[in-house]
Amino acid sequence: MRPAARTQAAIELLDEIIAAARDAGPAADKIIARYFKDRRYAGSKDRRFIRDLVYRAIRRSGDRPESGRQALLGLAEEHDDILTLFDASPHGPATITVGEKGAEQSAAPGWLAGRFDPLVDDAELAALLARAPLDLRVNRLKGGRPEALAAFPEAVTTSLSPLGLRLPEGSPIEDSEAWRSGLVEVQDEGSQLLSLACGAAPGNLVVDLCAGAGGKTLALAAEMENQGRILASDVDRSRLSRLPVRLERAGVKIVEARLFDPGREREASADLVGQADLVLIDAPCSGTGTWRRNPETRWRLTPDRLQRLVALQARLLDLATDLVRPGGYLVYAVCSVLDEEGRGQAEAFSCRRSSWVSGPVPIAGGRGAGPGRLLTPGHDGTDGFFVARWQAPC
Ligand SMILES: C[S@@+](CC[C@H](N)C(=O)[O-])C[C@H]1O[C@@H](n2cnc3c(N)ncnc32)[C@H](O)[C@@H]1O
Repeated sequence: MRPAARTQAAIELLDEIIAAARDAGPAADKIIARYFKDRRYAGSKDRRFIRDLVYRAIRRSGDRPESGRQALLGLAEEHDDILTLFDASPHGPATITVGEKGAEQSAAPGWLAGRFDPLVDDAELAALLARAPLDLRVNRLKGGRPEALAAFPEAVTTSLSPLGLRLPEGSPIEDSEAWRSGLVEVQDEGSQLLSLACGAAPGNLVVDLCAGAGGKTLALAAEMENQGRILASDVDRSRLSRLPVRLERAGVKIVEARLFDPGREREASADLVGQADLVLIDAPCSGTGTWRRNPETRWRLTPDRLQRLVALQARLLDLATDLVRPGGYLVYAVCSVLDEEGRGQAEAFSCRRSSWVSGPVPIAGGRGAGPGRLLTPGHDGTDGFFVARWQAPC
């Protein structure tokens, strides 16, 4: 493909990604994969070039642009080599008309101004939009870091998680014997730290309330040395259905999956009231801490959606207090760097439940943020996470 045709392809893809963000459609990586599946004529260099252009344009615009052309034009205004490709050549984009303007450059949507945790400054916002590395967690049930390092000689060990390896973005992990045998799982170093901060021990009864496809569940089971019981619940059938195959690969035998009806979680967990040594709420959230992996999610979030998420998080916190045994622990986490989902949510909980003692979060990294800790890409090299831990009154 000629460079101008690649630019037009990037514009078309951006149009689809913008529409999907507005209408709750598929994620950008899925749209890109489908686009190339339907266009076999695009070679690997074309794909790399187009993909890179698309993601540069996405990262550059905090607010959702009106069109793919506007998004790319914004990038072109800063890069003459892209500007010259708006040349109206066959399959290329039309020339720029007088007064036509590119999208504004910004890190975050304008409406989020003032809503970040106070620790998130401009440097952190920039770090949230840098490219993320690929992190692996070594599964203690299958081996140690030395065996995993032997399988991935190009990897380096992570500095905060004792179980982590770091590889360049896009390394093909799922082709490796180490992944197929369950020795390693793909998991950001921040998620690894969060699982370790739960302090789960062999023999515990643990409720992983928002288990999804089980990323933290697997890490908790390894910490528990496959002894005890984990109840992994979620309201999303398709996410939860991905759990059994992951459990099998990781050699985990102590997990029971339970699908909740949204709004009827209390009935579905009645047998666990006052029983759990630990309840982990890896709560649904804005995902602002993972922008470096999914930068287009900035275009999906709305004030309404955020408000609903904050209310759901508070409801899940209150539900979880019923399940924890006297003296047991409640851990609340979000992959968000917004005050109202992290520090603010935890402070509100501490006020509502003053007999619950907020304790230090045993985590090798992050900075104190109210009753919890905040991990951020600039300070810690991880995705952004807030985590807090309370002990139930005896
Ligand atoms: C951040 S994700 C969890 C990720 C997962 N723990 C992991 O490590 O891969 C949040 C999850 O909360 C689930 N969720 C949303 N509402 C819920 C509810 N009312 N009860 C339980 N889970 C819920 C979502 O379906 C989603 O899977």
